[in-house]
Amino acid sequence: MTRTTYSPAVRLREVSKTYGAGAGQVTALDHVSFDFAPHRFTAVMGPSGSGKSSLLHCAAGLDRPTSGSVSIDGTDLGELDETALTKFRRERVGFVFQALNLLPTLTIEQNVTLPGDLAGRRRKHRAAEQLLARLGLGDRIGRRPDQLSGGQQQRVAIARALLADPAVIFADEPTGALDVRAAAKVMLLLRDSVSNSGQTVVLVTHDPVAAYADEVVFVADGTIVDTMDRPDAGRVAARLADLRPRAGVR
Ligand SMILES: Nc1ncnc2c1ncn2[C@@H]1O[C@H](COP(=O)(O)OP(=O)(O)OP(=O)(O)O)[C@@H](O)[C@H]1O
Repeated sequence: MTRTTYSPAVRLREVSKTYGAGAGQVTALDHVSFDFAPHRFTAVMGPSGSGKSSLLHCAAGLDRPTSGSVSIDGTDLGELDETALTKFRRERVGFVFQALNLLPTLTIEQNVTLPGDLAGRRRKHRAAEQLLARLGLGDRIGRRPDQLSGGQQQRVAIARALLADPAVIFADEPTGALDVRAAAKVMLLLRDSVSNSGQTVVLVTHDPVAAYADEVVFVADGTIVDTMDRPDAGRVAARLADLRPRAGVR
């Protein structure tokens, strides 16, 4: 698949998101404009309640912004009706979330190939087998998700996302439920998909993932307040400490 290097993988323009109405209204995103570069691993970090998940959900087309525009790989999501948006997400966007959404009654291989089957693509079973083997799950393909550890299940979710060769993979706290070693394997896999396969990854996390990301985007009070290229753990921790919400602000 040809990917241009000069246009952003995901473009947000003046994106705002409010929940509720009247006195109870919450502004989760406040006129956010940002370009997520292709073939890069971008981590989105910030204090609890700062708007990270809202940003990810709007950027991924899982939720509509209240105002502003989002485009992925040049397609303006605002121009798509719900059916077209669902099809677009299925074909062009990968998801790796903390809640795995693996189907318990299907085998590992069936879970990985299901999105392609739903999208009517030629069945990619050989490719799925090769990918699962590369991810260290070659001997598990006939098993069901509950026969795998949490870290292995998360690697299955990554395999499922990678198999579709999406324009971008969005990950929301994918390592939140894993121990340190399993989490490191998952992060390495995502890193590897960017470095070796040219994937684009946008990841929301609280974990100290600086070592894996090309760039960290810092969110506070519904806006992007800073970015850091080639981040290191110390600088990321210091920046996050600065951003902790002040008592009574939110
Ligand atoms: N469905 C909703 N209805 C009302 N308010 C919401 C809803 N979802 C999020 N919010 C509010 O919007 C703000 C941003 O929430 P969001 O979940 O995007 O933050 P976050 O940075 O991802 O937080 P965390 O790190 O705790 O998951 C918060 O004040 C939150 O309470």
